[in-house]
Amino acid sequence: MPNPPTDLAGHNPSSEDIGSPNMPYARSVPAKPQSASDLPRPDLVFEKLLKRSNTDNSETYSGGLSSLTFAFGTLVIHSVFFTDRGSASINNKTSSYFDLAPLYGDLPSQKDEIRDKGQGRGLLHPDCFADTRMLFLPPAAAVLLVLFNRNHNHIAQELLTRNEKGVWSNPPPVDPATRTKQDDEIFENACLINMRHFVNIVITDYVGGVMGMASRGGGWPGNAEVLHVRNCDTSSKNQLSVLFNILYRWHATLSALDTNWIEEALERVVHSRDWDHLGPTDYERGAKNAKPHGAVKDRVFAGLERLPNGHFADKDLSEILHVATEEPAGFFRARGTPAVMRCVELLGIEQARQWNICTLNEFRSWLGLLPFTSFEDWNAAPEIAHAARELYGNIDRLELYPGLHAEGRNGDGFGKRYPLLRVDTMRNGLLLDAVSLIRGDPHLTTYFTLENATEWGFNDVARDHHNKAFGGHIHKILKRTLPQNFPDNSVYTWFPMSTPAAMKANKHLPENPSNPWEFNRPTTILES
Ligand code: HEM
Repeated sequence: MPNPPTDLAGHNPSSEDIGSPNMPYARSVPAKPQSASDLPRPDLVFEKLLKRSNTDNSETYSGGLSSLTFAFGTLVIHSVFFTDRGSASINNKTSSYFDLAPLYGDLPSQKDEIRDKGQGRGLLHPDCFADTRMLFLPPAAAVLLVLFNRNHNHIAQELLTRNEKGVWSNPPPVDPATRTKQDDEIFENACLINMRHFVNIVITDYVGGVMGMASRGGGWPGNAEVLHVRNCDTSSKNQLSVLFNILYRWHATLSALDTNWIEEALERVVHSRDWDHLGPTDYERGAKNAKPHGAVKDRVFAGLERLPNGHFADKDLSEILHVATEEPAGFFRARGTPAVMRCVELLGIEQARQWNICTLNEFRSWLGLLPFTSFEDWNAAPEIAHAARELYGNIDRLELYPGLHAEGRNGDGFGKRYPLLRVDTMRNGLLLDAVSLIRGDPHLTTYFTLENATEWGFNDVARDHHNKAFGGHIHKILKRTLPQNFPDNSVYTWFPMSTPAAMKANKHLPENPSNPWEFNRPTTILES
């Protein structure tokens, strides 16, 4: 069903392919043509506005968010962005839906590789995922995908065992055609339920955390009415825009540990640590050297080995997640992007120029925010405002890319109306986009029927607004897929997107006298 289903593609006859893979990105804000010669050199923009300074202490910025937050974030963005830079038109190789494409893939051939079709049970091969990009990110992201693989298989097994409609056979039919049909049906239904778990985490633990509500456990932002100021269609489909592709390049959020990881990974493929001089061509060279090998189901990452049954050891996966939970994330800020990301950032700045996207102030106007009237209005730090003025001269010329990623952290006029969310351009954009994507996704409405998701599936994804995590959802996946390593009284289980240190200091954490909170790293309950 994901990516989207064939029948979904016909849902709105006026826009048949909207949201499908291999479509051009949309453009939400028209831009006036700008000549690249009028713009500052990308390397200067990076150097003066974006590059993390040596004295920067990233952990002071994120308000207790853990690096696992942004490992999950990479699943979110890789679900909806896969720019084909080789294409003359602006192609997005993946769909515009939170459909777990990094797990399932977009193309039928990718799905064929990850599915264990022969069993007729709708299963995936154990502990693998389709998107090779995830192999080149810090390993917590790959581990989270492995957990969604396990969750898929758990769901598929439940669907077949319960067989609510009584149309499947267990053991599966011997006749090849009937067996294939059964396998496809269970697979599609399990995908739909798995996606819903993913989206539940997006709208609770993740967006809530990024919006600055981590100390209360996140939750769907209470002021979603801000979205009524802009078109936020609840009925049709999604088409991602170039602007949000630029907005989500959250490389300033990388933790110190993630930064070390990517430094070592890049050094292995480009044989240099001269980050200040590595550019897009070095990145291309490195990407060629980093091609993954072997069948999807056999691939490994982070030096892990597969057990004879094809799984990774639970304790190995858990350790990676526990470490990512302990590691403080960075956050959006000027001069916060690690130097090692220079080559990727230059690509991003150049990409934005090729797309001829709007300026920061044009984007703000489109969002319903007052345009900034000075560089100080945009970033109150004198050295940042001064550097931007030297590069751009006039605040109305400030490009969207550095405008978003080097913006200060004070709210503007819109922020005053909604002070609790400390809304700035980034958070307004994020909130608008996330809510639109979810409201406009038929997988979560039109297609999430009893027929497709089953009664068990409906109950399985139901959110518990009063649980220990203030309505968060990620604990459900952790406890289900790594039951020995995520105990019920651990903050690692219920609040993995906040560091244990932040949770210990959190005055809002409800007391639990019968089973007191444990803030230390969980030890394996039983050897897995
Ligand atoms: C160490 C961690 C990370 C590494 C090594 C990394 C690396 C990269 C690379 C190599 C690209 C492709 C550049 C290009 O082809 O033009 C990219 C693009 C991107 N990154 Fe990251 N990234 C990391 C973390 C993140 C995080 C945490 C986020 C946001 C949550 C993020 C958001 C994006 C987005 C939105 C794009 C554009 C994707 C596309 O257009 O297909 N990245 N990143």
